[in-house]
Amino acid sequence: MPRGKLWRGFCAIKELFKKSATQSQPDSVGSEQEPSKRREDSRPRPTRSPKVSVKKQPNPSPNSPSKDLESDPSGLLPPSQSSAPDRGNSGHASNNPRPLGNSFTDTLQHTATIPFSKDSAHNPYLINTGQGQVSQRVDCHIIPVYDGKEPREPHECKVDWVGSNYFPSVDDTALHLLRDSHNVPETTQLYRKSGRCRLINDNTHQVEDSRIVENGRQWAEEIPKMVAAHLYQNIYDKFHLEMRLEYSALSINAVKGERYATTVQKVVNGKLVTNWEDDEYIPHRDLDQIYSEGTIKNLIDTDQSLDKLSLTADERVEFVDKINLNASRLLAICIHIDMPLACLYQLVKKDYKDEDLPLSRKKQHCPCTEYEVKFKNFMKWQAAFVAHIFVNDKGGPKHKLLPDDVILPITYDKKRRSLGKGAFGEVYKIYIHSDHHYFSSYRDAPFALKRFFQYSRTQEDFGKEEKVLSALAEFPHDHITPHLASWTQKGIFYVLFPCAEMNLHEFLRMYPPRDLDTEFVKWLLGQLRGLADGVRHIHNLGPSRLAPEPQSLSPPGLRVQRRRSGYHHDIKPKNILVFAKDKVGDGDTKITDFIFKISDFGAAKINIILSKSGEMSYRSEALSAGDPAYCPPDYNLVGVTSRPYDIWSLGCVFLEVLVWTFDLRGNELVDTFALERVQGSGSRDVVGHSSAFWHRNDRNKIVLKSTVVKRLEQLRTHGEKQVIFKHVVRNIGKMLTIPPSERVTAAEVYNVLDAAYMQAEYDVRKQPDIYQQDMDWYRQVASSPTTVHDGGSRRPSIDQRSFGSFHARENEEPGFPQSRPRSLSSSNHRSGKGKTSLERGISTTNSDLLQLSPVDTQNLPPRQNHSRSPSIISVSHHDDPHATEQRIYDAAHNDLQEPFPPVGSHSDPVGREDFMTLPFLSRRRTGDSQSI
Ligand SMILES: Nc1ncnc2c1ncn2[C@@H]1O[C@H](COP(=O)(O)OP(=O)(O)OP(=O)(O)O)[C@@H](O)[C@H]1O
Repeated sequence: MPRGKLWRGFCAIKELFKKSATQSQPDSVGSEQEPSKRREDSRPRPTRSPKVSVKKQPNPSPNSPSKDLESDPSGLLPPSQSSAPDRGNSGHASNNPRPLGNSFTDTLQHTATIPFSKDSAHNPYLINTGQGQVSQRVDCHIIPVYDGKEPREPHECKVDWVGSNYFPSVDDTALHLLRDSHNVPETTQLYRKSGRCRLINDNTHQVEDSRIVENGRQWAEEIPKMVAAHLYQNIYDKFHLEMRLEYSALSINAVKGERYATTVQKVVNGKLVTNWEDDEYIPHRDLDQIYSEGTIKNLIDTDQSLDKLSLTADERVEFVDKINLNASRLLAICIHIDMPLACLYQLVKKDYKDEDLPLSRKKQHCPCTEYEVKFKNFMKWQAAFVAHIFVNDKGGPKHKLLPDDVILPITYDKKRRSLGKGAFGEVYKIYIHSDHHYFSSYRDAPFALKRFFQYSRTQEDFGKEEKVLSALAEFPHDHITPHLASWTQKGIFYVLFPCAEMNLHEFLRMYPPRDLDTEFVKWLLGQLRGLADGVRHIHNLGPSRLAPEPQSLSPPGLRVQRRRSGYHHDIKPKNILVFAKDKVGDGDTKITDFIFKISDFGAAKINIILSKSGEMSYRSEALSAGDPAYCPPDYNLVGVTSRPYDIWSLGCVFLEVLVWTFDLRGNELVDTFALERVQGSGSRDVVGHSSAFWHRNDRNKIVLKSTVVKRLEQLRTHGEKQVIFKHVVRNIGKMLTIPPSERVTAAEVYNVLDAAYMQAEYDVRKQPDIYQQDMDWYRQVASSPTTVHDGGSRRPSIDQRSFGSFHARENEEPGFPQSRPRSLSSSNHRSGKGKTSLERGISTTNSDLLQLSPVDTQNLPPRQNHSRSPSIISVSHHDDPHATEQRIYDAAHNDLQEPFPPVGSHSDPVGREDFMTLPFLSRRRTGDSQSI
């Protein structure tokens, strides 16, 4: 869902919310519990002010030192009660209904009568949208965590999701629950280490959203967004929020006869953590907690060296204030190394602050000669107090050059340190201390860290990958692995990613395929569609050929045009990572909980090609070093390679996924398909291409290997009774077109899969087990735009061509694993009457046969010239942010030949709305096949 739309929708609610009449403030958290729950919960209720009003927030527990977090200097907290937006005055729907439209508020109006929560009928806390009501009180489960221990059952209550800041109440409740369940004495200070809010759909039991919510400001910002997003998408589904708050304990108890500074030192030592390089550091939240205002004052008051300075009372107060404000880290280091605070006083006087840490070793910083020896210790320990904090840079991660002595709060995963090695580096499973990153609401989640090898070309290799990742970070995509950070330290390059469960290569070997039930079919098509969209996204990065960059960007005097083309060039199962969706509970992850994401942009390029005007081609200059098995014959055919390269590789991946889906692998332990490709290589094969999907046959022609054609045929047989799969298989055939210029584009692949997905949604709605049964009915409701354009003059798809040619010439290899149709009653047998387009394609006309022939390297067909129909394309310009998102209409000004249609648009003049309404049935009646 577009974020803008969502936000506009949410703003609409707020706007309406403001207009409604006022109503009383809700009681404290849990006040609206159902009676049964109230009875069950016999634990003592947390002591809190009886009315939690927005104006006067309840005081968090006296021991909760989170005042700083609660304060809202940004002013983002909702206004106080007096200025709070008006609420619905009556809690009843308005008698003044407006006609339904498309807006978010209309959607809400539409659902006004739907019980939003069990008690909404009697709920006075309803947001009056003008036409209907939505409850502002939602169910919330509070899970307080202490020492890594969670309660067996969450505490259930109700919270206000819009208009008032409930965070202090939630925090207060969690703290009281903790003290009760863990018997934490009142003298022990509990403080919040992290907070996470998940929105869980009660109907689907899926986690819809998960965000960091650990203070009032984040509550006010994030909770309304989460709830509004849910309402916008699933207004009929009940949901609840789950607040997980993690706490730690701290007590600085003065010991008789011990210096206060020594007591504080001991507390700090107890919190020290060791990182991956055996360096010790103190997590920054612990440090903040220890060095509270009280501790700072006590330390200064009890330091004897300051007495010698004969400070006035005002000077002392000023010193304490400065330390509180911006020098608590400097104080902490001094206390840790037993440095007299008189030295710190001089440092602060010279305007040293925490932000200057770590102090450079090149400069002499010590302000007093008598402390120079001790100051060496200061320099040694300073890094432990300012371990690196990973933050989310605005506009995507920015590469950082970290000084050698900066401590990274990283630890290796004990079980599986290395996730694998690539050509450029090794990938490790690591953890970042939860106080030191904001990358995920799961603070303890693992990450994958790629450490580049050190050799002469490292900088170049890293720079290339980093550049592509940065370009992608500006435009994130659900099916592309994002990078979270990158840095260089001690001459080594690092890139940080979220950690996947495995890669697709491992997944296909580890998981047996499932029956083609509703959930699985939709998941499978969703993943294939997502990957196609990911490739389309990469290909879209950079101005299209139709959009020459402004002339001013070219070097003056040079008739040069700069263009970009994005490509990946190393798509293969090992470079598609499999991530697990966030789930409720600890059960096993189901296949359908996995998400496929493209990764490894080592060979990719958001390429700027400089060429003489008019000399542009759709290709880059040289062959990338992709995996030979998934490499197309392009370079051998035309000596160059570009975006069609990715389509071929993706076609190979899709074929492997479908071979797995229909269990055509033969033997699960050995990759039979890969083995057959090696065995089926022609004598003229280029070394290293033996497991590729193509080869040069005895007549020196580049063709698909017969095992590939055989698999496509087997899949086609399966697809006969499960029509959407027929389309998917045909699509793969088109992706494996030998001449690159005739290969389908990523947009076209996406369209076919999108239509297949829509069709599947329709099919399973009509008959949930449709793909496990022989189909006794079929009505096609969705098809990609290209089908429409086919009309009567469509040319045969590549599967027809390759099947035709291979049937005629290369059907000689025996020993393919027997296909096992799923739940199909020997569907492979068909009479001539029920022939498919594929079969008809085999005995086709002469002109078709011309295209059916495998490609003759010496006699390549001319490149296809696509029509230049009007199209809207988006241009991304990463060197010049001002030019980003420039929209260019029409190709009218473009004098260049367009070898393939602009990505994301169709050369087909028929729009998407039209194709949905076209009479497919009548075409079926005429017996016309529906090749895509
Ligand atoms: N984010 C990640 N989570 C989990 N595993 C990963 C992640 N990124 C990479 N890996 C694994 O680490 C291994 C090495 O990855 P890398 O991208 O460096 O090289 P590669 O793709 O195997 O080889 P090459 O870069 O030479 O093509 C791969 O097996 C990959 O599955």
